[in-house]
Amino acid sequence: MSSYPPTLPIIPFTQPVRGQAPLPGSKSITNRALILAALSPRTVTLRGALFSRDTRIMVAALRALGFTVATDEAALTITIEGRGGEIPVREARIEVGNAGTAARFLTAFVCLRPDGLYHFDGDEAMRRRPIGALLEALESQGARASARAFPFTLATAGLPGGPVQLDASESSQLLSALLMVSPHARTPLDVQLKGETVSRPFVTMTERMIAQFAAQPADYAIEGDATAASYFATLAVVTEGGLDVPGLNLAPDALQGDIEFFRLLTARGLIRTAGQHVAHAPARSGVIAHFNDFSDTFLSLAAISPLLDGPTKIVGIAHTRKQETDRVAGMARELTRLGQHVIETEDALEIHPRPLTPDVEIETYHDHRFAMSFAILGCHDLRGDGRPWLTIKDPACCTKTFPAFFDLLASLRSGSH
Ligand SMILES: O=C(O)C1=C[C@@H](OP(=O)(O)O)[C@@H](O)[C@H](O)C1
Ligand SMILES: C=C(OP(=O)(O)O)C(=O)O
Repeated sequence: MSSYPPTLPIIPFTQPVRGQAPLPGSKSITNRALILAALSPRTVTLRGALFSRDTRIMVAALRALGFTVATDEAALTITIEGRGGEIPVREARIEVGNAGTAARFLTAFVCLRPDGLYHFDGDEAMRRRPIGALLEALESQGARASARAFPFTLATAGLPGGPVQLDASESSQLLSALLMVSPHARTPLDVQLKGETVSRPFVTMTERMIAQFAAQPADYAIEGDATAASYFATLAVVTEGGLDVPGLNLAPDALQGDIEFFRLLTARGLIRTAGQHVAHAPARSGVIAHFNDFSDTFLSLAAISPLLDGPTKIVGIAHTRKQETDRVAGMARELTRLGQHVIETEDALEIHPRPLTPDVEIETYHDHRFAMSFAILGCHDLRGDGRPWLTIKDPACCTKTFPAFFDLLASLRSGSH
């Protein structure tokens, strides 16, 4: 969609979905690869990269820091001249928007410069997201931050390395940020964790990508985005169809922990997969599951829970209250407006299906995942006549990670009818 309307009524599918939904590149892998390529001693070309608001923010920040970055959106490539741990520009303004990866990874990254001065800011929502624990860890290494939240100015002093304490109980990205710069500190960092780290598979992704980049590749291929893929799994369930999802990597060695969503829905009998084909399966019972390891996908399930038989219970999601928005509260509010009975606790949501209330405008709270997950619910033909019954406010927020989402949904709909 080249220009997005302020609100978008979702036209239901009157036929089961079929066709192809090619995935955009993974946001998490693209933004890690950009940092790791910048740290590499050579030039690296990323292939199958994501072009979205979050990755453009990362590219713009690296350019502001003096890196040469060439993008080719048609070819989905980004070429970056690595500087082996050097940060070329001494003073820069870094705008992180609402990209958690850019915010955390860049904050640690600039600290490699022994004499830098970097002015960070982000969207209104970013000013409430956790960064203080990372700044504390970096200060223990000699950096000085003007505040414990965005906006702040960071005076950097290089990283001596050695023991550093970190609390990653609000976001694993704080830990990933330190791990990626660690090999470039004067001695490696020895991160001592305080509290329980959330979203652990993202830390494993970081460790595996650091190992991959240690081999100094000239080319690096980015997997399709597994979180984005979750919307096509739920679309198959909602429309009782099946589709090909090129770019989906369900192999056990996939880098993205969010493929666990596919294992969960398969185990509960809601979908079946064969290679990159995803189809609905006959079961319709509600799902009870712990989502801490793959919490970006909890919204995909919660949004379609009104169509399942029996309650859905999603546990382990307290940390998502500090993401793009308070996702637990926002989900509870929108599902309640749709007529559902929702029990919200600090760490969990329990949704008891009730008849859906039509003609609701879904509030998306500047959160791409609200827009995309509720759009899939709207694909359900509630009245049986193909007329829209659910409207998404601010559909443009999907550009954070998946600019083509609504176009792809429209082409799947026309291709299925
Ligand atoms: O490291 C990453 O790429 C991410 C880690 C997770 O965040 P938290 O660690 O903040 O939960 C996840 O929700 C986010 O979309 C991407
Ligand atoms: C939590 C998310 O993003 P971020 O990278 O900004 O943390 C997300 O994409 O769901």
